[in-house]
Amino acid sequence: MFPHIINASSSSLVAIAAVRRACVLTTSVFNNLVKNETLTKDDASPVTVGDFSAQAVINTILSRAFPSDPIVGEEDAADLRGNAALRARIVELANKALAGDVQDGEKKEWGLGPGSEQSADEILEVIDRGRYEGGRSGRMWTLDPIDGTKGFLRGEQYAVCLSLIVDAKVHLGVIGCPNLPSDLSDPSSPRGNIFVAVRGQGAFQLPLFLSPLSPASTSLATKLTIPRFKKEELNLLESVEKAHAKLSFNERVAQILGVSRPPTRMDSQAKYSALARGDGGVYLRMPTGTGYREKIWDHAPGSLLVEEAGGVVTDSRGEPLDFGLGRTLGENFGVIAAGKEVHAEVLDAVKRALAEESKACRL
Ligand SMILES: Nc1ncnc2c1ncn2[C@@H]1O[C@H](COP(=O)(O)OS(=O)(=O)O)[C@@H](OP(=O)(O)O)[C@H]1O
Ligand SMILES: [Mg+2]
Ligand SMILES: [Mg+2]
Ligand SMILES: [Mg+2]
Repeated sequence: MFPHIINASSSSLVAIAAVRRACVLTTSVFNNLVKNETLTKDDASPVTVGDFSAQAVINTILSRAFPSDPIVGEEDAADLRGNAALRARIVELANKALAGDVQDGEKKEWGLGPGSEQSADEILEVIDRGRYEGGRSGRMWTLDPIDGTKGFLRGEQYAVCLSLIVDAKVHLGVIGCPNLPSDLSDPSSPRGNIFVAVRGQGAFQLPLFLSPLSPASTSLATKLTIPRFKKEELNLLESVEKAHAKLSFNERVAQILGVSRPPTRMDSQAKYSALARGDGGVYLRMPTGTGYREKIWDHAPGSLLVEEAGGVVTDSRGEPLDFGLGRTLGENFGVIAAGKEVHAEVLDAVKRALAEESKACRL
């Protein structure tokens, strides 16, 4: 069932290969991460050698496979130009990942295999291929090389996230979740899944560390459909970081909806993946009031995954997410993702909770 999708679109084969290579890299970085391999960016958020080298690997593959496609990537190489030790480590990690043997489902022409190592300048340049400003027309990729960097550093959930956007619509979404257990209620269940959605062709979960074309992978591939939830089965999927989403607001929404199960807190777009395969039923992310604008790479692949699994994704006013406004989602305010039967009810509850809040402010 799944190879049909891979063959139908060469972009999906390239994207899956790129995300898998990056996930092997980030897993190994986590196991060997030492002090001084993490920086704090101007916005006070962390970035590690894993984020930079994963962006180098994915951008290399995309640039070789689709030389004229622009990329909107989270990271840029500015901080590395003045830090020789960090730069050397990133070059070493990226080259090790690129030079690994070419596997089934990959091509040497994508800059892979022994002898594919690049110079330090080439690695910095390829990281900076991610500086595209975005826009409403044509093809572009979004890349979040490690989404949920804080989760990554804690050894919890994070995701390697890639999407292809054409004329502001997400056409392909690939999310690698190295630490996501196959059964959320059983933390000892096998970890490592990759989620793939192609517009109009469905959403799928595959084992991350097997070639997507191998019979073993094909036999384990599952098509994802969000089930119809009864009220007592729902629970909210939400951020771990209090600075990223207004968790007290979620509590009130859960109360209005009559949801009694405690929320599931998880870093990164693993929340969209979990929702798409039937966990939780609702992902709610409300702004904290700092004026932060959501980034397109934090939502593009996840939103397509949920829609292709039969769900609905809007902002908190019921508007579609607009991926054509540049690197951010612009005026979109919050995110509600849920199965189609539940979404309208959650939107009503959000509107009610917002009205209560503004009434309380006026008093
Ligand atoms: N203030 C604020 N508000 C909303 N979102 C923010 C904010 N600051 C950062 N970010 C982005 O949140 C991304 C992490 O995803 P999550 O919030 O879903 O996961 S977490 O549980 O909070 O870690 C995180 O992605 P990564 O930087 O890739 O980790 C950020 O892009
Ligand atoms: Mg970040
Ligand atoms: Mg992110
Ligand atoms: Mg990131």
